[in-house]
Amino acid sequence: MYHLDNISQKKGNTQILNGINLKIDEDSIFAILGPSGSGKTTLLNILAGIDRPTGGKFLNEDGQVERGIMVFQDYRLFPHMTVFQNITFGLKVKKTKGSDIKQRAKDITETMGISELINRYPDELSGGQQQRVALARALILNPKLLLMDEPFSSLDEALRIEMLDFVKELQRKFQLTIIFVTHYKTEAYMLSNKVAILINGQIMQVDAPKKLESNPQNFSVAKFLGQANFIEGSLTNDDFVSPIYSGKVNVVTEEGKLYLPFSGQLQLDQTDYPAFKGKIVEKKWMGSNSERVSIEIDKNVIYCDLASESVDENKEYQFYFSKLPVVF
Ligand SMILES: Nc1ncnc2c1ncn2[C@@H]1O[C@H](COP(=O)(O)OP(=O)(O)OP(=O)(O)O)[C@@H](O)[C@H]1O
Repeated sequence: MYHLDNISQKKGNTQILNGINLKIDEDSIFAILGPSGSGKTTLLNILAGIDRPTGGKFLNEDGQVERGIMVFQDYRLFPHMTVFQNITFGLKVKKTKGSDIKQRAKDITETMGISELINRYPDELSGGQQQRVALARALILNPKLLLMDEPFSSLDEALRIEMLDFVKELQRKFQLTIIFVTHYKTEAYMLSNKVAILINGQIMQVDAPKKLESNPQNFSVAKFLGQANFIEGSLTNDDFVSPIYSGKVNVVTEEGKLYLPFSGQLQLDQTDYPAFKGKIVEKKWMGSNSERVSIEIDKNVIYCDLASESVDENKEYQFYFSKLPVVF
């Protein structure tokens, strides 16, 4: 088990990381998911020993300070070196015997499927090939802990999925611990059954993907995961009043209108949870079996996910919540 023990980072007046505590199982993939600017790279730089935190420690099971080997988002291959020279650079620095270097380079290039590229220079490689070389350069050092900073974000969707499968295979083959940082939730969900959400330099929630989707712990997690829904309403004596919910709650204001954020999903089939009648004003297909809909109800609008693709705009329906909606 690796321990991130209260890690903080401050640069100038900016508090970038705020007391990060995490426990990471060995021989597994742990995903850290967060929006751009949330502090993901700052955290990995600390875990790699590239940067020193202003507070806290990164420790291994024995309580010793730990550091991992980094695979960067922009590959960072040496442009004037061939693939072979790039991959073996770290071993040369360690003064490994020439015959060992050759054997290990042969093994790792075969594993990575890049044997035929060893005499090429980085600018003669595609992005996917460059990232394989960058991974080979890290793996040849036999790391126990690999840190991957959005390594596939510049690859196309199909290649990204192929590479994620490959990372899983490598993890099993080398029994690695991998900390994988990304802003794509599908990447995090594909790789790991434990995902930490990092927002504004703080860990907001650590859970299995399904739990994150069904029970985002607060509004910022729900919003980042695209799970935040809104009901339009008004304030009467400090109480938020809307056609389907009223009470003392935290509201958000946008363009002069008041909204109550909540998590939940609607469906057309009857449930035991709250129901209401409304007219679909607009729908947007989200690429799965649901639509993002705006529904007009008593002149107020509710924005929510609907688990159905068979609705028409400007028509009235009876909507049911799939589970009890959670207001934040
Ligand atoms: N040296 C620095 N001085 C001041 N602020 C910094 C410094 N380095 C980073 N930051 C700020 O810290 C925040 C986190 O940056 P970081 O690069 O860690 O985020 P990230 O989650 O990796 O983002 P991205 O996904 O866009 O790479 C940003 O707001 C950034 O502007």
